Amino acid sequence: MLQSTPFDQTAAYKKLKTHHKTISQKHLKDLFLEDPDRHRKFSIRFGDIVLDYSKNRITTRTRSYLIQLAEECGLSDAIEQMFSGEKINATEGRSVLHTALRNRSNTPVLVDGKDVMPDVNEVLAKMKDFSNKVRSGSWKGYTGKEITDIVNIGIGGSDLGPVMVTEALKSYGKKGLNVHFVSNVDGTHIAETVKSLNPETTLFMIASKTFTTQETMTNALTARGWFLEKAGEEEHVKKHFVAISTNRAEVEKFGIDPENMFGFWDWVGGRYSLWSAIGLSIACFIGFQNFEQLLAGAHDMDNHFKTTKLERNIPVILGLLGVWYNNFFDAQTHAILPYDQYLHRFAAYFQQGDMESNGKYVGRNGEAVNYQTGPVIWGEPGTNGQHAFYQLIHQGTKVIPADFIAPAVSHNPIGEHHKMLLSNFFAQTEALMNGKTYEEASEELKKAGKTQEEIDFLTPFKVFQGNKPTNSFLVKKITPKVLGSLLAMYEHKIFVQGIIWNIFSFDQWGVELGKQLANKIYPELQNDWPVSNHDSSTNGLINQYKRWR
Ligand SMILES: O=P(O)(O)OC[C@H]1O[C@@H](O)[C@@H](O)[C@@H](O)[C@@H]1O
Repeated sequence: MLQSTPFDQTAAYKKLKTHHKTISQKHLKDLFLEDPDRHRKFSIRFGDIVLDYSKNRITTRTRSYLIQLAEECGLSDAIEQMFSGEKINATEGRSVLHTALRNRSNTPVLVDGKDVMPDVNEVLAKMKDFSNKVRSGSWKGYTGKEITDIVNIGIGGSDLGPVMVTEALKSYGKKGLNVHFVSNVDGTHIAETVKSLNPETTLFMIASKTFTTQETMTNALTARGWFLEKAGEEEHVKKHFVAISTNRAEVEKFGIDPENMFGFWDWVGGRYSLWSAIGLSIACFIGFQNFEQLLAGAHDMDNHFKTTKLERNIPVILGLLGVWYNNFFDAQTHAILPYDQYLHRFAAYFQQGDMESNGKYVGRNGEAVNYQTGPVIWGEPGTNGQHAFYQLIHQGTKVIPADFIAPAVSHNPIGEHHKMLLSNFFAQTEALMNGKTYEEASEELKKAGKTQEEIDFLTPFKVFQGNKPTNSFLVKKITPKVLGSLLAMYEHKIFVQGIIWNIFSFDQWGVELGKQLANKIYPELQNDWPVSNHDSSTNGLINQYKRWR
């Protein structure tokens, strides 16, 4: 479990430190001139996905030191431990088995000596049956009408995955069946969502691993009230409310028929749960067969991660590149930039995936680490990002490693759109790598007819230093299977980094303090008396709120 040698005291770390001095002096452009074979050397094909990582500030030597680092940090054993159900989520005493949820081979996976696969398959069968009924119209609302709208009520891991996947696979969605997502405790979210809905044809999915999350329970109660206002009878609730949870007792307490409960288990982390019953809204929207394809794509990536040697292992390479920039180039962030409108929630999804997993300063030995851990993840789809924040990536002062993702084939091949989109995808990584020299910039100005004075003034602003690292993922098409593989790929990348940094990636204690304090403040907001028990800032803000409301 614990690393024998901390990450920053390994032999590989020391080598990388020295090596970094050489590499940081080199321009990516020169690395390409020195070795025209970089694309072949630094790309990996995985089914319908090609990863080209040649536009990174690395040589084959960097890669071999990074692989050595992974070996010294015990990565191969750690992978084995995760897949075999060891309780690697030590602070919660749990196994980490989202891989079992998509274990299409059905080989036994043991938790405390018990094979979890029969339970996994039982829930999948229930999801299949239910989604088929909803899609075929045989599941009827209380007035005998078909379901036209599904509202998933959940937050964090019980929301972000289904939102992202139903958006990403919208073109596979059933016509006439709409999915909506309510997460924020801000009443606006539920109010705006139900505004246009008819209770007779609306199905609520209350998705919460714990079934105690304040936001979700509050929204669920409001939804129930809205429904009963029209439906009247309590008994109608069972046709319009299902629960997805690990907590049967709380589900029953809420008044949802246990028949309508879809279970999962404590060994599924919230942010890794879209593969479980939490994916029910996905299965209903895109159909169970497509949901199975999503699982199959993830399973393929799991096998790749488990069995491929580190040097050709996509999540391992991605994880190590991230460590290279994070810990040697002092990069603070990592951008995810999909050139696909359907993937517009992809970066937001991995904000939780990555930042809740690796945003930790305490090492596995309980002591503060003295190096940087998880990066800030951010991003928006291209080309929108180009017209917003790429300025900073191209000419800012920060190192921003970025992942570019694009499909070769569009679901909407209209006119020249896709060729234009892809020309931007290819152009950006090329521009980020090569930049534009002073000479090139001034030559351009000259050609544009500028005077020498203008050229001298303007040229510095037109220079692009280049040397900006990127990964390119070119996929054939965003199908359920390809998406499943991409998601599992990033999940495992996060795992790799957690192992290197020697932190526990599968707990999330950092979300608790704010919740605790909100629970303390909530009763204080019940009356108009000024408060004085907090610091002056918090008191001041609460009291101003009380004056204004
Ligand atoms: O699914 P439930 O239990 O409602 O939790 C929803 C979310 O809550 C947050 O506080 C985090 O812990 C997330 O990891 C989790 O996904």
